[in-house]
Amino acid sequence: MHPLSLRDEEVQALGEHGWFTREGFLGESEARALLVEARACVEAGRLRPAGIRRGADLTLDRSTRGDFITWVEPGEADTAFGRLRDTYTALGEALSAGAYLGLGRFDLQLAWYPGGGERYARHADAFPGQSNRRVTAIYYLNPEWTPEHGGLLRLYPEGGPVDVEPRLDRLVVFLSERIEHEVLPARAPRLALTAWFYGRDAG
Ligand SMILES: O=C(O)CCC(=O)C(=O)O
Ligand SMILES: [Fe+2]
Repeated sequence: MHPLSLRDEEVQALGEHGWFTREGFLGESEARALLVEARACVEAGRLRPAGIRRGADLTLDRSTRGDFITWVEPGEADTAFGRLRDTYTALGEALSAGAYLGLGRFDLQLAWYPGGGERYARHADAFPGQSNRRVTAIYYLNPEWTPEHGGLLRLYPEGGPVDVEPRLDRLVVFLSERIEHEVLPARAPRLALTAWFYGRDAG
């Protein structure tokens, strides 16, 4: 696994604004290898409609959240998914060392929006005070993205909304408790691999 270091401006942006993006995170050929594996999962029917958690209940409300997901488990070392797990492990370590975030394990999810206008309404990935998700890292796999395809990630930091185009090989990292966000309607297939890092004390 190659070491991963955060740039000063990334650490600074995370502290000050709660988010940063990095272009060319893995490079084109690794991004395309991930895209092949992600598409194969979709075509094999591995993905399921995503639900929304309300208290203890998981409900399906497709107008609020229209993506399809699967969890990517450890143990696929010689695959692009396995290499991405290693890279996210290194990212968690770099965030802990550079930004004092004290991160432990993470969950990894593949999400697919078919492209018929599905969205994910504004939400936070974690709620302040609970020891749960601390950092969200999303890696996009959409090689021919254009503005007509929609599916922008809209972040709501203090100071007003920011849109992130879900382009191939782009990483976005934000603080799960602090940054609300939404996915605007996707008008073309949209793929992303998201890691949620838990605090070290989360078990
Ligand atoms: O794919 C994205 O850009 C964000 C998805 C999201 O907010 C989530 O799965 O919690
Ligand atoms: Fe989210």
